[in-house]
Amino acid sequence: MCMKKFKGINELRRIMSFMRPRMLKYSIGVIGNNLSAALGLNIVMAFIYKDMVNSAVNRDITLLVKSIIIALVTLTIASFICTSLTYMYNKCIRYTMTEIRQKTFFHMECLPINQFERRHSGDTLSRMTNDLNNIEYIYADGISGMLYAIIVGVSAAISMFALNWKIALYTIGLGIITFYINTCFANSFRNINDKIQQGYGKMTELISDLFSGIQLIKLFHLEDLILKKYNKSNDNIKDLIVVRTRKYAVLDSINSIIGGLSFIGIVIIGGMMALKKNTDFGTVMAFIKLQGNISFMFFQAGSLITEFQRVLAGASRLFELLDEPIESQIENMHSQSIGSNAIEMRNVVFQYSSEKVVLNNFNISVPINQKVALVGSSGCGKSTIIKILLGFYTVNNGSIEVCGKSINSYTLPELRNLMSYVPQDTYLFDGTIEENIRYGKRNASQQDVIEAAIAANAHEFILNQPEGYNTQIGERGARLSGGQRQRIAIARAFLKNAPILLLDEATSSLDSESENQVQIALESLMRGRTVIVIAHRLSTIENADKIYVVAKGKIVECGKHEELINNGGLYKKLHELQFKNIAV
Ligand SMILES: Nc1ncnc2c1ncn2[C@@H]1O[C@H](COP(=O)(O)OP(=O)(O)OP(=O)(O)O)[C@@H](O)[C@H]1O
Repeated sequence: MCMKKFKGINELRRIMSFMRPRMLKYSIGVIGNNLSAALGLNIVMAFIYKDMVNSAVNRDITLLVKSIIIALVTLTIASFICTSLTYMYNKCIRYTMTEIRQKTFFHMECLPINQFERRHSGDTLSRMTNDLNNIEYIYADGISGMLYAIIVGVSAAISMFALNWKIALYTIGLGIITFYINTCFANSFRNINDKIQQGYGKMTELISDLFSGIQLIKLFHLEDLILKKYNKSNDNIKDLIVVRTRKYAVLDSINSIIGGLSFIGIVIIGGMMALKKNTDFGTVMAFIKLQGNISFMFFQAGSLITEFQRVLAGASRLFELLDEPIESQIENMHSQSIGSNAIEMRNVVFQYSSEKVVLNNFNISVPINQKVALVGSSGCGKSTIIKILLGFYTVNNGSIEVCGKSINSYTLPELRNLMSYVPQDTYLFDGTIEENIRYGKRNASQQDVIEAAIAANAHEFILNQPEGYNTQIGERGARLSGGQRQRIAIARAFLKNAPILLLDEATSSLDSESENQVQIALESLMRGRTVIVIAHRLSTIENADKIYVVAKGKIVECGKHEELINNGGLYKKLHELQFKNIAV
């Protein structure tokens, strides 16, 4: 049987669960509105129709006036009720959709970093916009349309049985066939809609790549290649929609043929009855109207099920996001201190996925207020250490202490409050310079913001901007130079004033003037704090209290700059390599 494996029932249940807080109002609105529309504007009208035809046939003016008055009163009352109740349930829909958006956004904020790395931002964007917005269809047209069809159809069927049960059986029989055929198509529509929604997700990925990589596209003349990918994705959606349209066309023709058969049958049966004087002409007209309503119910219910499948395909993609587990931290029962260092990592083992161990029995100690540098070749695991300390990932084995306590004994906000992180590629939000600095401490006074900017060597360039601290910096701070963005990030860290500073040096991408400005700001930020710096230029860490050299996820050397040079190991090699590159 086609109905036995109706896909999407769980998604439908879940969509309705969002409406729970205002279910009563929504139900009254939808049911009341459809009852008055279906009964007032349809069924009563069928009977009035009958009286009007009979009054014309029998030249009965009193019956005509009576039916006109009833029609006017019914129409006025039903329209008034419908408008008020439509407003009522639409308000419920607005509030519920707003809540779903809030919930989704908040959930995304709470997801661990690796979930963001797993999926393309374009695809996520498509789920959070297209797929989410489509849910509104269920609340508005879907449920309401289905209810309207059922009320109109059932009340028409009852009225028809009251008038003539044989005609009623004939019409309902054909209606059931229509409904059955429509539901047979439902799962195949769902499968195709799943593919179309995935296709839209892929297309949004390509659009998002166009924005993020436009410079690269132009630089390497990738226009053709990217366009080809876009066209492929676009064509794929077109092909799927053509297939869906073809199926719709087949279904529509079947529906129309059955609708036609139903109508012709009524005309023949009703006409013969009228000729044999078994019924009056008005009743035959009422039959025709009621038959339309019954056919409408089965047709509408069937086509709504296929339309539901389009929306539910998107909803299931949204629910996939909402079902991803949020960032969590397992409370460590043995959080007793094992040292007085600001940071201590012991025998840490970590891997992103099952294939490759990134940190393998990794050990470092960072005493309070000391500056420790991590060096090593690309991909050896330096940034991973920072991500672990920030609580973005949990380790597979070993222990980590921060300020004398196990990392697991902190909540994530507590842990992150202890640290400022200045990454290589600073992210700035669209907004003003002041807003961007203030993210370091949201309740900071304007004076605090200015002082942080002065300390970060940024005050002067900020004052030279068209609107000073109120200057809009554009998406990702596009209207600022790399060095300026970096100094705003440093000002943010000053304002946060955390005792531990994690620094991923970004000096390599800056010119010497900018590098100098940023270096001055960083030196000042590092003063009086515990610092872990990932050094890309070894010249900047010659004065570090300790340098750890990382290779293959392990510490292979450690000491001060001179000691490591004298040891003649990996550090010396890296140093010579860099020196040679600069000399060239
Ligand atoms: N999100 C991730 N998922 C899976 N593997 C990752 C992820 N991030 C990094 N890696 C892998 O982990 C290893 C260490 O990467 P990491 O970014 O820590 O290196 P790094 O020393 O900071 O390199 P670089 O100096 O080039 O920035 C690399 O082999 C990298 O491919």
